[in-house]
Parts: sequence; C-alpha cells; structure tokens
Amino acid sequence: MSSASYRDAVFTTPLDRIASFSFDEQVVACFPDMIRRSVPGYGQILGMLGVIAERHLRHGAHVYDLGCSLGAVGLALAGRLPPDAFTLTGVDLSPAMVERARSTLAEECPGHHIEIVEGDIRHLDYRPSGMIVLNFTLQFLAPGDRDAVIATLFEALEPGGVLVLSEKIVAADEQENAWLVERYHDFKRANGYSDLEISQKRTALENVLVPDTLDAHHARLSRAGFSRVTTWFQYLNFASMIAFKE
Ligand SMILES: Nc1ncnc2c1ncn2[C@@H]1O[C@H](C[S@+](CC[C@H]([NH3+])C(=O)[O-])CC(=O)[O-])[C@@H](O)[C@H]1O
Ligand SMILES: O=C(O)C(=O)Cc1ccccc1
Repeated sequence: MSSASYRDAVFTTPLDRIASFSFDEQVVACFPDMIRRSVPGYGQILGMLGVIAERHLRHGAHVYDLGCSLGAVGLALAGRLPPDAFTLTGVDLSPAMVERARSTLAEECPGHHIEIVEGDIRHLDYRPSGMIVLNFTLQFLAPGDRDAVIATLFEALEPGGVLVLSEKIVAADEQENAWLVERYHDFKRANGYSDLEISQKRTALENVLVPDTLDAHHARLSRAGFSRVTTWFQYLNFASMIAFKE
C-alpha cells in the first residue's frame, strides 16, 4: 500500500503528443496537490460541505459522494459529524482512485460508515438518500449523459434532500469568459504552475472536461424537478450550487 502524496509534475516536461487527461496512477499519486493548486476554493467548498450536512441531513441519512476520487468529501463530513449521523457511499470509476480512497478512509475515519464503490455514476442503482454530492464530477461526463444522471439523482433523493453540485463553469459572454480564464491561469501561475504545464494540461482536458454555463446547470436542475437552486459559491470559473428537493 503506497499512501505517499507527491507534488503535481504531470505536465512539467514538454510532451510530443499530449494524451487525453485520465485519472491514472500518475495522477492519483499527486492528486491532493493537483486539486488544491488547480481548483480555486476547493478547500473552502469541502469545509462548507460539512456545515451543509450538519444543517440539512436527517440523523442517520445516507449520503452519496459521486466521483469521490480519494474520498475528500467523506473525510470532510466525518471531520464534522459523529459516526451515527450518516452513512456514505463514495463512487469512482478509476480503480487507482478507489484503491487509495479505501485505505485513506479506513485509516482516517475508522468509526464512520463509509464505503467506496468502483463504478460508473451513470449506471448505479441508487438508494434513497438525504444528500448527494458531485464535487467537480459532472463536468467529466459526456454532455449528452448529464440530464439523465441529474434526473436519476432527483429520484433518489428523499423529500427535504439536497444535491450539491460543484463545477468548472464557462461564461456565456465571450469577454467575461476570457477574463475569467486569464485570471484562472494567473491563479495557477501563482500556485507554482509554469506556462508549459498550464497549456499542456489545457490541451489534455479538451473534450474531457467540458464545462457548462451556470444557467445551463440551473436549467437542468429545474428540469429534473428541483424546486429551488442556489449558487452558494463562485471563485473565478469554478462554482458550487445547492439544489433542494421539496
Ligand atoms: N462516470 C463516472 N463515474 C464515476 N466516477 C467518475 C466518472 N467520470 C469521472 N469520474 C471520477 O470523477 C472524479 C473527478 S475529480 C473529483 C474530486 C473529488 N470529488 C473531491 O472532492 O476531491 C475532479 C477533478 O479532478 O477536477 C475522478 O476521480 C474520476 O475518476
Ligand atoms: O487544472 C485544471 O485546468 C482544472 O480545470 C481543474 C482540474 C483539477 C484536477 C484534475 C483535472 C482538472
């Protein structure tokens, strides 16, 4: 079992051919560093998820963390809520992520009821739940698959349940979007990434991470049946929404 975590150097050297970004062993080994240096507000969003769970979760309710990567959402909830407050299923498609999430959670929160399942969130048999979190995951699904997943999650939520959706977003206005993307690249530079790393990763993410506008997210959530949707967080071109089921 290797639990060492490395600095993200995935795109540091010039690559002849830039392969599509994938959540493989190389990414898993540096993922905590990669996501903290690349997603504005990542730590703040995780902290707030615990607060949202405290406020909205019925005692003992079930939580899904979809696209759980290394289980950060489960860890955040376990850090704020006692073991009997909730059960949680983390789901991820990447075997390397799942293997490491399991060992981390077993070590960090042994008393909590958290299981990690290797699977595709598009084809899961969901059980009734009080809270479903997609923390930067929907953006990796083919755009044509997104409506059906959100509709399924609406059905899985109990009345009073909440869906938290964090996403990289695109602004509809071209000038606004250009400014946000430029400042996002400045944010990455300030976090130690070189121009080469920024540009090679951007190429690797083309057609892999396809962002929607905030309006498209709100419209999709409304179509699925959510009566109220609030964007509770935005930092540059990264946002988090909460959708309420009546
Ligand atoms: N169809 C799918 N089914 C299951 N998992 C998937 C699928 N597609 C992609 N994934 C998984 O979604 C995760 C997205 S990362 C989430 C961060 C985490 N939530 C965090 O709070 O640290 C976000 C990012 O890296 O920007 C990866 O682990 C993929 O394997
Ligand atoms: O780095 C980027 O450009 C992002 O959009 C965030 C990100 C973080 C981790 C994996 C993939 C994308």
